[in-house]
Amino acid sequence: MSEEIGEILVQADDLQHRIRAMAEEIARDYEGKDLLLIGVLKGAFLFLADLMRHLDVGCEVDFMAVASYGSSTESSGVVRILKDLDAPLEGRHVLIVEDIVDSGLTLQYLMRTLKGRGPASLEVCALLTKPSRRTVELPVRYTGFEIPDKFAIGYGLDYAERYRNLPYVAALVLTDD
Ligand SMILES: O=P(O)(O)OC[C@H]1O[C@H](OP(=O)(O)OP(=O)(O)O)[C@H](O)[C@@H]1O
Ligand code: HPA
Ligand SMILES: [Mg+2]
Repeated sequence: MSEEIGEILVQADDLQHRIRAMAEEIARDYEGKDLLLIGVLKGAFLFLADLMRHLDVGCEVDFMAVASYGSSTESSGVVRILKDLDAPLEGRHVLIVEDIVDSGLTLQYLMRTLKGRGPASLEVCALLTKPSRRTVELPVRYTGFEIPDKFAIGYGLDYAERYRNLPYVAALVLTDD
């Protein structure tokens, strides 16, 4: 099997433009609130960094690492926590920051787990959404771009841990040799 970078799904400029607009909307909504951003590693690290840079409102950040894809383009269906949060969520206004909502299984797991910890509010901000692949419907308050049913790489998203460093989002092309 050989792999290559296929068509660009979201250009680097468009990513930055949209992320700035998302940050402005979030800042308006959370004015005067105790906002805690939760970055979902590894995929969300670039998006979170760019989003936070433009967020003109007091906030804190924490991280969780979860994985369910491994070296496949399909979810294993089993979401594992690799790193948990450092601090409790009780009474905090929590915003989960994700790179992509695909099947929705990761987010379902995170929402269930974090809701149980008593946050004052719990919302989701996802850079990408792939609605055609959704198996569980969940409310995503802030969404960057809707993408087609293609495995996306770049800007934090990986295939077998590679391609996270691309400044744009592209489709992965796998070919049988
Ligand atoms: O909606 P889903 O089908 O659950 O897919 C979305 C999740 O899958 C990816 O994580 P992955 O398990 O690849 O871990 P990674 O972020 O470390 O790459 C991605 O970063 C999301 O967290
Ligand atoms: O399209 C995708 N690309 C990379 N990682 C992912 N995790 C869920 N969907 C994807
Ligand atoms: Mg991955």
